[in-house]
Amino acid sequence: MLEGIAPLDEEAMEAARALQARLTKPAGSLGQLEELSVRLAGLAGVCPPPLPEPAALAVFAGDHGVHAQGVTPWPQEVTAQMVANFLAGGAVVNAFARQVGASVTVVDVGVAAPLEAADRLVNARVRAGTRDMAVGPALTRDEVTAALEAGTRIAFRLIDEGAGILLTGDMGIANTTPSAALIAAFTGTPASATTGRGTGVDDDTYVRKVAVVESALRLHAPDPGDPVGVLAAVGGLEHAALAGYILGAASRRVPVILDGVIAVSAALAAAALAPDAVGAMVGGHRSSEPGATVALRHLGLEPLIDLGLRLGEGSGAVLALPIVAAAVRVLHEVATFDSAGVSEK
Ligand SMILES: Cc1cc2ncn([C@H]3O[C@H](COP(=O)(O)O)[C@@H](O)[C@H]3O)c2cc1C
Ligand SMILES: O=C(O)c1cccnc1
Repeated sequence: MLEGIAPLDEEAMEAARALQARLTKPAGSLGQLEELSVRLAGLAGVCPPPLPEPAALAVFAGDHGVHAQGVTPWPQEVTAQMVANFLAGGAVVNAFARQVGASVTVVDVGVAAPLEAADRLVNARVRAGTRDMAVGPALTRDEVTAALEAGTRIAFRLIDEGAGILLTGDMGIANTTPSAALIAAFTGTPASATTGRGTGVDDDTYVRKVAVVESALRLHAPDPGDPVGVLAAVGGLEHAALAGYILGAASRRVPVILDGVIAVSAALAAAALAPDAVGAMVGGHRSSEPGATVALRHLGLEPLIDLGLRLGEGSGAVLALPIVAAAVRVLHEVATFDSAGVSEK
């Protein structure tokens, strides 16, 4: 599964840096986009790298036993109801995806309620939701492996169908709680700094949520050197599948735009399994969930946009897509000082 996950190609990056320096603009004037274009050249092993199109987004859906601890005001059945909404094209991520021409595939990796079969719904259910991490491990190691493999399989399928870039999406009521636990476990940050208000919990629920994350970390003492063990103790099925999806993209050397706190917590697991996978990751946006910033910093990723979003579904990743495409298009289309006859300073 990890075949092909290797460092960025230095020669292609050097070529991209040299090309950036010859384009008709002051050096460095495209800020973060220049470094991004260099990284994408390194990932593709060629300068310029291919335009990142078409774009394919997968929404991984799963439920959470820790819902029983009262960490979110929303009933669990909203996960399945939102899956139906994604399939009908009525969710925010569908509107955003239409805006940029990205496809949306929905993957049931662990929804608790029954779902009706539908086009663009992939049934990869490992189990009907996780166990309650406040009481015991959320998953077995075998269940984590099955979800990782499901995520990788989806990435390979989308790439085989022609996708030039993948985007992460998630749906799972209560999933900001395991996200906070994963970020704390992988970065060694206290739960109070990685836990946020998710869908917008009130003060009492927030205090309880932090306590639930803290006590789960005490109970399991997850070892960040054992990423499968961390996912089993305090993760979710969509987190494991997202980690596998990211690794799948990295192994095919296709960029993957990360969405919010759920995606970046899964990205920490992917990076712990294969550190070079970070080369394929693009930080789409800075979620207002505090754990997202902790995770992005740990991964060394600077997010492209910061709009105060805290939705998930892949919404922030989709909004970042045109910026990623523009960064690459510059290398394809902008004239050089020589070719355009523009004087240098
Ligand atoms: C209607 C609705 C649509 C959503 N779309 C994404 N989420 C987001 O919110 C949930 C996580 O927040 P918490 O941990 O506080 O439950 C996830 O399902 C996430 O994808 C939604 C949540 C709701 C309610
Ligand atoms: O950062 C996210 O993606 C997020 C934040 C709150 C709720 N759901 C998702």
